[in-house]
Amino acid sequence: MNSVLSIKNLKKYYGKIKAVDGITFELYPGEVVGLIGPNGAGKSTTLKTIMGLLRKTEGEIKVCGYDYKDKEARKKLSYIPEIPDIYPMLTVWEHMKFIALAYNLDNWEKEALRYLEAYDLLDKKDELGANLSKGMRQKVMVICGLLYKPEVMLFDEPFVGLDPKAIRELKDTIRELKKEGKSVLLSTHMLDSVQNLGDRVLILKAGKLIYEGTLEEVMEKAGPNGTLEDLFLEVTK
Ligand SMILES: Nc1ncnc2c1ncn2[C@@H]1O[C@H](COP(=O)(O)OP(=O)(O)OP(=O)(O)O)[C@@H](O)[C@H]1O
Repeated sequence: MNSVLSIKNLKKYYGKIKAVDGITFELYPGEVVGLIGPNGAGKSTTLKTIMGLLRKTEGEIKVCGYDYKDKEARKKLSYIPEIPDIYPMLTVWEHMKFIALAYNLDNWEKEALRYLEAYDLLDKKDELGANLSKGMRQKVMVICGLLYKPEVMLFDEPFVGLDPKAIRELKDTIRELKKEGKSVLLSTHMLDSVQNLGDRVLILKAGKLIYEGTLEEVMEKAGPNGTLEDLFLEVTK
């Protein structure tokens, strides 16, 4: 099976700081992969570099076989940042319209309404971005990221700041994406969510990939009654 995301020897240095220091991994269709690691391990930098928001120092990034800077690659990727960054002077609905225009979407309205309802945002449809709470902004970003049906979704700490119902909704959304054969790279400190949703785990520390394994391998390594948290603490100590 061809990978939808292929990262080879990726490096991102900020001056002397080796935030990402030569990591290699692939993501396959229908996979949910947890990208975990201690604070400062390089998770956000990895995601931002894949998105082209930061210039890589070295390495190769391919999305569905295209170089990550190619227009085709951009259509197949979406990224939900840790800090939601939406347009203050556009309404929630205008954000969706903007995405529909940018990605040439037809008949997107019904789906947008379905997501707004699922994420309890229907009553904020005509509210300006500036007037939304942090969690609401995050939900708008999630919906915008879903609307154009990318092959790979990159989530940076998606559960922080969401209310319990929205967390449940987002977990269901990730499961739906997986069923549709889409792939998710999930960077989070919430290890139980990776244990519940993930197929595979990548553990980063100081810019290096120090562990890679399927959830089954993780559970085997963690031993009886062991958890991903146990393995994480063991390999990162
Ligand atoms: N803009 C920047 N300039 C210089 N150094 C940076 C910058 N952004 C991040 N770093 C450094 O790069 C390293 C990786 O940071 P990054 O934010 O990618 O880690 P992270 O794994 O996402 O951490 P956290 O779990 O705390 O969010 C850290 O040493 C951090 O101090």
